[in-house]
Amino acid sequence: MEQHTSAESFNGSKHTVVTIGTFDGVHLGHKKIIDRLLASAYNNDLESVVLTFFPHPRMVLQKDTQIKLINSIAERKALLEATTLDHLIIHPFTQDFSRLTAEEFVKTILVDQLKAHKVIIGYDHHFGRNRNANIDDLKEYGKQYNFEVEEISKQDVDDVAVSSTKIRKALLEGDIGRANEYLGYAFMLNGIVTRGKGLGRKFNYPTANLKIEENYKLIPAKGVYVVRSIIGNKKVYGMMNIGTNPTVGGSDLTVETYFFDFDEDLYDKHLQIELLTRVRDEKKFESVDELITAMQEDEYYSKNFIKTLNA
Ligand SMILES: Cc1cc2nc3c(=O)[nH]c(=O)nc-3n(C[C@H](O)[C@H](O)[C@H](O)COP(=O)(O)O)c2cc1C
Ligand SMILES: Nc1ncnc2c1ncn2[C@@H]1O[C@H](COP(=O)(O)OP(=O)(O)O)[C@@H](O)[C@H]1O
Repeated sequence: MEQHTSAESFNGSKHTVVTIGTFDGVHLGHKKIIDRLLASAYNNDLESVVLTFFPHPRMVLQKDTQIKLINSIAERKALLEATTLDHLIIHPFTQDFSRLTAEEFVKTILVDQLKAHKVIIGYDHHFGRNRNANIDDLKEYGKQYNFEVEEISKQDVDDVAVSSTKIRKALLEGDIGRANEYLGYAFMLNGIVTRGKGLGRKFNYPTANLKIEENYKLIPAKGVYVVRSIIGNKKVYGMMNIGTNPTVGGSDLTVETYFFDFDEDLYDKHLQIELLTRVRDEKKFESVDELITAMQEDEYYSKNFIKTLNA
C-alpha cells in the first residue's frame, strides 16, 4: 500500500476506484466496504484508493475537543496498511478545504488528482461546502466528468455507522469482549511508558504507565483488563488498570500494566497494548494490603483466562 499525505501528492498513473470515509475503527463493517472496493478494482483494472481525512471534520469545524475516536491516526494507517489496498490518502481537513464547493471537490480532487473512474459511496453521503451536495449530485457530476457512482445501501451504511457507535459505547462501558467482536481484532492503546510514583514495585506489582499522546483517543471505562503486547519480539500478557488509583489517593486517570513473567526497564519505550477482556471495576480499598490481595486475585483470574486462549 502506498500512503499519501494529501490528494495533491497522489500521483498515480492508472485510473482509480475511490471510496471516501473516516473509517474510525477499521472494523468488520469497514472491511466489507474495502472488500467491495478491492473487488471493483480487480474487475475493472483500476487502482483502489481510500480517501480519508484528518483531523476529523468535527474537530476542525466545531472545534470539538470532546470527540473520541476508536483509533489514533497512526493506528488507522497501520490497520489499513494490513489490507491489500493500493493507496491510502490521508488528506488534511482544514477550514480552507471545507470551503471547496462540491464541484471544485469533484473536479480537482476526484477527477484531476485521483483520476477516478468509479466512486463507491454511501447513499446518504454529503460533500462540498456546507455538505450541500448529495449522491444524486455526485451521479450528475459522474455523467459530466465520466466516472461511475456505486451506492452503498442504507442497510450497509447503517451497519457501519451502528457498529462504530456500538464499539464506542461498548468501550465506554468496559465491554471489551463485545467491542473486539465488532472490531474483528483486539482494541489497542499506544503510548510511551512514563514514570509514576514508584509504588508498584513496593507492592511487587511494578506497572508500566502508558502515556497516550492523542487527546482524541477513546479510553475504555475504568477497571482492570487482561492485556497482551509484543515487547522486543516477545508476546507478553499482563493485567492493566485504567483509573485514578483511589486507594493510594490518586486523582489523575492512569493506564498502567503489570506484565507477567517479565522484568525489564520499559521507561520511555513505545508500547502497543491490546485489551482482551475485562476483569472488574476499579475500587477504593480500605488498605494497601486489600489492594494487593485484589491484585493477586486479578493475576489468578487473568492467568486462567490466558490459558483458555492458548488451549
Ligand atoms: C491489575 C491492577 C489492578 C488495580 N486495581 C486497583 C484498584 O482497584 N484500586 C486502586 O486504587 N488501584 C488499583 N490499581 C493501581 C495501583 O494502585 C497502582 O498500580 C499502584 O498505586 C502503583 O502506582 P505507580 O505506578 O504510580 O507506582 C491496580 C493496578 C493493577 C496493575
Ligand atoms: N513485569 C513488569 N511489568 C511492568 N513493568 C515492569 C515489569 N518489570 C519491570 N518493570 C519496569 O518497572 C516500571 C514500573 O515500576 P513502578 O514501581 O510501578 O514504577 P512507576 O511508578 O514509575 O511506574 C515499569 O515502567 C518498567 O520499566
